Amino acid sequence: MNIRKDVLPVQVTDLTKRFGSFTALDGVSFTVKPGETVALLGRNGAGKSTLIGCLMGFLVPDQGSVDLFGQNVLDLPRDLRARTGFVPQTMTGFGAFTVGKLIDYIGAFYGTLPPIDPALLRWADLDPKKIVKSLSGGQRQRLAILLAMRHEPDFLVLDEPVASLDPHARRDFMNLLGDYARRTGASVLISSHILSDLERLCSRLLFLRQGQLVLDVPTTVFRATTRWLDHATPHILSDLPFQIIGQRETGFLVHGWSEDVILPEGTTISVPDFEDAFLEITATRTA
Ligand SMILES: Nc1ncnc2c1ncn2[C@@H]1O[C@H](COP(=O)(O)OP(=O)(O)OP(=O)(O)O)[C@@H](O)[C@H]1O
Repeated sequence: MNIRKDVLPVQVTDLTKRFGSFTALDGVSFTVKPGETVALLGRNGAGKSTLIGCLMGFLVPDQGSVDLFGQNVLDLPRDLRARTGFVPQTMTGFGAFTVGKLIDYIGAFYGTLPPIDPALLRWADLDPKKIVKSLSGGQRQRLAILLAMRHEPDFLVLDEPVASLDPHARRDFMNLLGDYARRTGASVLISSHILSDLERLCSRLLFLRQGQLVLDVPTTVFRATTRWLDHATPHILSDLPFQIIGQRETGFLVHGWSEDVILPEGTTISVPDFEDAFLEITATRTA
């Protein structure tokens, strides 16, 4: 299948999803370009899995739309759907299959496939004769990843894929994922609470807070322009031409900082730790 490279793999427009009277996603818009690795960040309940459900077409939006490869995900033709891959938070079902039989069974849906990437097989380290229901949580997670990646999708979505992996498997997987994206030019969207992994792997960061996309930024720009600005009288910093994304008693966490902007005398500038920045950006404040 030839995917037109000038078509955006993902275009999300004004996406809103409600469960009863509760709004889980509120007017979310963003795009993913070919080859981008995008981190989906947010606290528990921020709406990450709901967004992923809408991206994959499992959930129907109340408003707005999701286009994959230029077509609405809810009417995605089979050949385009086959260019996507999805790793769920937990893999359920298929308990009676052996690992080998399940890999063949799922693979058959994609027609004739080349042999599985040896690096992926080595990393998954699964015994093909084992029964799926006898796998440990981490082994099951590796199987879910193998099944989602074996057909080399152009758009791979991973919903907290490393939660049950040990640190070795996790580190190796993040390297494998980076290699995969570079080798194939695929786009990847991944949610995880392991912030250091995301900061290392991803070229773009999406921060969700209470269903709203509060920041969408390339990782390099985030690193270069996110700063703590502190001052003995902090309120004099609030009119600066930067986006305020957090605050503390002595000052503000800002995005869009540039050394070209002259700051009030006595301002201290410091680089935030990624976890501190995450905590600020995703904090729920009552006004
Ligand atoms: N089917 C549903 N019915 C009602 N509420 C739901 C449903 N699915 C999700 N929600 C609510 O929507 C909000 C967002 O849930 P979601 O699972 O998307 O969060 P998340 O960011 O993935 O969280 P976590 O980090 O804990 O996985 C939560 O408040 C959740 O309770």
